[in-house]
Amino acid sequence: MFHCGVTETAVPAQTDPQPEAQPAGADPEPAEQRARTGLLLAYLRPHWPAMLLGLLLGLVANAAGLATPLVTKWVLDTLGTGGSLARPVTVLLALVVVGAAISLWQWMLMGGIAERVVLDARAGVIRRYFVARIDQLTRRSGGELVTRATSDPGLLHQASGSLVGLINGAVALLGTLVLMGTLDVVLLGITMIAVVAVAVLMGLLLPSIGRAQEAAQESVGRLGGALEGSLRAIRTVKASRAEQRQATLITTHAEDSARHGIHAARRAALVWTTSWTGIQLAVIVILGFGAARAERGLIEVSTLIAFLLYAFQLMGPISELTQNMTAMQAGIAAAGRLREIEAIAVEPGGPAAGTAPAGQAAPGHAARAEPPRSAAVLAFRGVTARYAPGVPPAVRDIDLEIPRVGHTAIVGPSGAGKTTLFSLLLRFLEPERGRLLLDGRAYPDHTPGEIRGRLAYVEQEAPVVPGTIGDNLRFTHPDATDAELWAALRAVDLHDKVVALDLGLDTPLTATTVSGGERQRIALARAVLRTPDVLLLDEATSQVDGLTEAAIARCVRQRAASGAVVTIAHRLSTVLDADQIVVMDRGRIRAVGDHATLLHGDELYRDLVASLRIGTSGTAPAPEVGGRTGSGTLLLPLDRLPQE
Ligand SMILES: Nc1ncnc2c1ncn2[C@@H]1O[C@H](COP(=O)(O)OP(=O)(O)OP(=O)(O)O)[C@@H](O)[C@H]1O
Repeated sequence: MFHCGVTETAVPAQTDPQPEAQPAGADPEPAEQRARTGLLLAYLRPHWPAMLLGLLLGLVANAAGLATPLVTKWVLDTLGTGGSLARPVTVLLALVVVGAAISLWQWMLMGGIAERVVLDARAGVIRRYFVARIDQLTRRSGGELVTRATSDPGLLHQASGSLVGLINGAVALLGTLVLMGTLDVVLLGITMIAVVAVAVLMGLLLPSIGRAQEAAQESVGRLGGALEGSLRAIRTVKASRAEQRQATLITTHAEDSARHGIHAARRAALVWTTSWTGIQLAVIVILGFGAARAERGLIEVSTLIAFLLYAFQLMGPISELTQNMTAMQAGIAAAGRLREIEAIAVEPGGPAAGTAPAGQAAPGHAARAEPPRSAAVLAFRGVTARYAPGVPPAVRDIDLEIPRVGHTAIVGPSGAGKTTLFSLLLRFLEPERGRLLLDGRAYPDHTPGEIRGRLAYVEQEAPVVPGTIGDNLRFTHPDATDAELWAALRAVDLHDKVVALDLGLDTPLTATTVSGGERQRIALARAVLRTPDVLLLDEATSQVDGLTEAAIARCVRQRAASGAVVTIAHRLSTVLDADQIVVMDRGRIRAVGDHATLLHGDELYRDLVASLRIGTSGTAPAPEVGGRTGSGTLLLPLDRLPQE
């Protein structure tokens, strides 16, 4: 990467990679299908008692519905016999009222279960993201991860009631057929032909509806990824006059989703219409045959009426079965996508690893013994690390000690491995060989939360978190007082600016409302709010204003007087301030020393400084060898220099 003084976000390419995703529309393996169904059931498991109650209520409501035609027959049979109609009519009314009340209860109960299942799934995904290993998250696009937390769990809503619905539907269908059989076996035979035809049709078409829904959902995930990336890089998009191109490109994902959605809708319409028509035709045939049988005295007219009522009712359980099978397919597809998130590896030390509050040991870990003042606070011992199996190591054989007090600056060309050293220190990346030490104890003996509690980190792009200035400053230490916040703002020269704001610390902050320099200073204020043992500062490669640069330099100097500061230095002023300079090249430490020693002893370092002189001639005073610039400021990042 060639830094040109402007930090921008990469614009996403046409398609984001879909790691581990099933090709759209492909049939999952039976084992995978079982695993997905198992996961869907796992989401339902905590709600078994309520679901059993829902099932029971559904069965009672079904029984009321099934009894209705028989009681209607009772009413008809009583006609002309001189018997009282009061009892059968009362029973009929009672069945309707009780059936309706029970259905209402069941509906509310199942609705509540559905919402809780969605909530559990969503909360599970969100929690997983925050304990996941960084490399596992960064290989997916942000938008796709957001879709998996927002949209996919929504598909479990219908699916959550599908199991109960399927059992209810099956019992109702069976009950209806049995009762029809008790009324007239011949008419039942005609009904069965229609029912079997509808079942075959559903068996053929329903799976493809599920697959189309899954493919549509995957397209929505890709759309989310591409849209999020493009909006993040909106300045680059506009500056490149690529608005139309990006809009067209992202719309293809929406079109993809719509195409699969339309396919699913057409199939569903076909299933529904054909089933409905099949049953209607069966009713007409039953009416014709039944009337002939009644005319010949083979069945009573009341029996025919009751049978026809059952035939009309048949569509109820059939549509219940269809709907619930479709919902279950969608739920199983969603469970498959959620399963990929469940499979994301978490950080070492278990799910709670990253959650210990800053500065506190995670539960189960002994409080740290006070280390001797002379020992290095952090150390690398023969560390080699790579980002993925098979790719070349990003850093090799790193041996380095970070003194407990003082400023260590890391310099080197782009891609030399500077950021990787920070990733290792923060335990975003695990070494493949060698080990890191904190206070002389190996990293694996600490949880990531414990380690991060000792470090304060200022990212190069210094992103603001959603919320106010106060929220941003309190992000690491939520219990910090207002007085502490103001002191931190004073340390980075932002105090007067925030005081002048109408809402002060409560001023809402978004990435667009603050300049890059202010963002850096807010991030630095957050980092120095409570004195960290080690301040890790990835200096902005972009030009920052003189005030920001001076404020950062002063802060670094103050911290380095009593604690450890490690900077990834992109400015000569920062390097000149350092007590120890580490020169990195192609993943290795090439030299370590102070400015004067390196200037005389290391060719690459000398080249960097020499190039800086050329690059800044006429714009700033050149640094004196072994000394400091007059202003302490050279605005060109070291990465811009020609490499060896
Ligand atoms: N997430 C990643 N996945 C795979 N490879 C990576 C990843 N991040 C960095 N690398 C590779 O590791 C090597 C070191 O990268 P690193 O970001 O540490 O360099 P750097 O010195 O900080 O560069 P820069 O100053 O440009 O940020 C480079 O070859 C880079 O391509």
